[in-house]
Amino acid sequence: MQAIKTMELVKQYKTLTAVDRLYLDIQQGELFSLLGVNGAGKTTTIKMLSCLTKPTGGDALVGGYSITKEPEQVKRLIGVSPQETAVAPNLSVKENLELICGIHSFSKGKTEEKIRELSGQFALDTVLKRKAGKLSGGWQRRVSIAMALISEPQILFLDEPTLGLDVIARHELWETIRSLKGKITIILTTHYMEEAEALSDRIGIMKSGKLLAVGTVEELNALAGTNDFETAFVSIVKEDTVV
Ligand SMILES: Nc1ncnc2c1ncn2[C@@H]1O[C@H](COP(=O)(O)OP(=O)(O)OP(=O)(O)O)[C@@H](O)[C@H]1O
Repeated sequence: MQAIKTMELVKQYKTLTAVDRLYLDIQQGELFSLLGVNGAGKTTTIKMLSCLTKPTGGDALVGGYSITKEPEQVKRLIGVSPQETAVAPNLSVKENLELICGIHSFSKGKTEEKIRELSGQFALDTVLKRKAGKLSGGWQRRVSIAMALISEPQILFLDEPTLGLDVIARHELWETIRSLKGKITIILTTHYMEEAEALSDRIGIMKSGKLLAVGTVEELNALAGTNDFETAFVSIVKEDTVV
């Protein structure tokens, strides 16, 4: 079953077309990466799919609901860990998690249960009492993903989850993301080729708002006639082959 289907999705900012007639199909349970250089339109795509910004053309179905006509239903199905840090810096990690549970009107018991569950899943026990703003970028991101999962979304959006993290923190976060694979649909944006290669079931390569190619690493390598994904990415982006 399809988790996401976009139909000629467009976002125009005055004269700039940030997303240009995007057609995308993402299956339920898939980890799909949108890969592209800066300014390719990845964040804008995610913002439209998560109803944070309205498309200027086309539409998309998220969990079967239209982002233009049924945004409230869409918002109930999704979780978002945005590029800019989502944690409240002056609150402790536990307070951040409690805040989101409160937004969803969880009872005291359910809040405690949820925090226990997520602490186990994301190994947050040691940082629960610490101020979120004082944690490293990797830990803050881990907390942000845990917060996005509180509502038990069917679809999770991760916008540049490892941006600015050192290599160790990046690999640790990859493990966290891998542990979610298959359980929910994940749409991730990145400009790190190795990240897309390490995590994704399929990858969509974007440039200047357009989707140039979509497929598994093997399919994209075959398309570019190489065994090396970095070479394939560079070749597809340079040739501008829209498929
Ligand atoms: N609110 C806005 N107003 C005007 N232009 C915008 C706005 N948001 C994004 N853009 C432009 O749209 C284009 C796509 O931006 P977007 O952030 O979606 O790219 P991206 O692929 O996510 O890049 P990055 O990897 O740098 O985050 C860029 O040229 C950007 O400058």
